[in-house]
Amino acid sequence: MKVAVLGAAGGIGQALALLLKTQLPAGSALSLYDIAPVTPGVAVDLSHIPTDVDVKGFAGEDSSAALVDADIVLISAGVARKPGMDRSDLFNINAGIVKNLVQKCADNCPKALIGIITNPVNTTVAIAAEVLKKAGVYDKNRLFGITTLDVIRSETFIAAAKGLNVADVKVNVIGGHSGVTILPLLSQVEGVTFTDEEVAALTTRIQNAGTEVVEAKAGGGSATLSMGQAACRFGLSLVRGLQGEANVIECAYVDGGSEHAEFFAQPVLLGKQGAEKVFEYGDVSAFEADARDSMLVTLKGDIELGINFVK
Ligand SMILES: NC(=O)C1=CN([C@@H]2O[C@H](COP(=O)(O)OP(=O)(O)OC[C@H]3O[C@@H](n4cnc5c(N)ncnc54)[C@H](O)[C@@H]3O)[C@@H](O)[C@H]2O)C=CC1
Ligand SMILES: O=C([O-])CC(=O)C(=O)O
Repeated sequence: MKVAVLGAAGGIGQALALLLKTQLPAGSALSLYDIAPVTPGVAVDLSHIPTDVDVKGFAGEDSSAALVDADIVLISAGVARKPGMDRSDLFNINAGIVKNLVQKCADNCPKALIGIITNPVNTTVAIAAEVLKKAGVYDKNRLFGITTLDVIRSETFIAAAKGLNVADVKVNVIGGHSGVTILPLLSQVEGVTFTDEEVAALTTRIQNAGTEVVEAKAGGGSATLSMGQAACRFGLSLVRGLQGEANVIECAYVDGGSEHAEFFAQPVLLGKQGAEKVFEYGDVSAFEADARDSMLVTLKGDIELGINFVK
């Protein structure tokens, strides 16, 4: 199994690379690429950790060498938010970065599963799909926007609010990955009930959790460590699916035939072909139905922006 991380010298990339070095199955290869010249050094540093995962690092303008024979590519290359910015403010820089890197994936590892972390995810995934379509290698089952951070935040905040063991809390988060497009389905969480006030407060906290970190870091960037953990969880789920494990299910932002939008985050069964099945997200409360319906203008606009950027 070969996993490539693009943006590997960054805050997310280094945390993710460390977690993968220690958690990928024995015999795996970890391929680190970043435009920053430090990247081969990050690989040397990690290579001293005694696990049976081979690490190589690549720097410079061309990511090709890092991508050959990759089974999975996780992309966190790009710029992060500072206080006062929305994720959409990152579009001008990150759109071009994702477009170029996904073109390299099309050229060097067209069958790889691609997970996009770079913001604005609602738009960068649409960009990735258009690039792959133009290259004639698009397979909707192999492209994912990684929304796992919204899931782990929801699990954490719900457990804390209700005094639950966090390992027992399971929650679907649907929609997209910014502001109102992040919708945790609190009504489906088993063994617990919420008042209307709790639903409103928890939903808002989960939707603004990225901003909570951006403000706390005071100009020093956005979530990197929790995102490294989230991307590792999702990446390892992709690995488990590729290896044929049954019942590997994660929420992800996919082109899964949603009635709501061309890309929509919902539960996905992961397998040997990537997304084997996209599940219905089930019954929702009146509050959630209203939140879902009113996010769609924003979400569809974000997607349109990505499609037009490539066309
Ligand atoms: N999907 C999600 O839930 C989350 C997404 N993010 C996003 O992830 C991205 C990365 O965040 P951080 O790691 O904190 O940023 P960072 O600034 O620490 O790292 C970004 C890395 O990308 C590299 N890079 C820039 N242009 C590149 C190119 N053309 N090719 C290869 N590498 C390039 C930089 O050299 C840097 O090492 C941001 O867009 C951020 O908004 C952040 C948190 C959560
Ligand atoms: O908020 C940001 O800019 C980074 C991000 O996507 C998150 O933490 O959810």
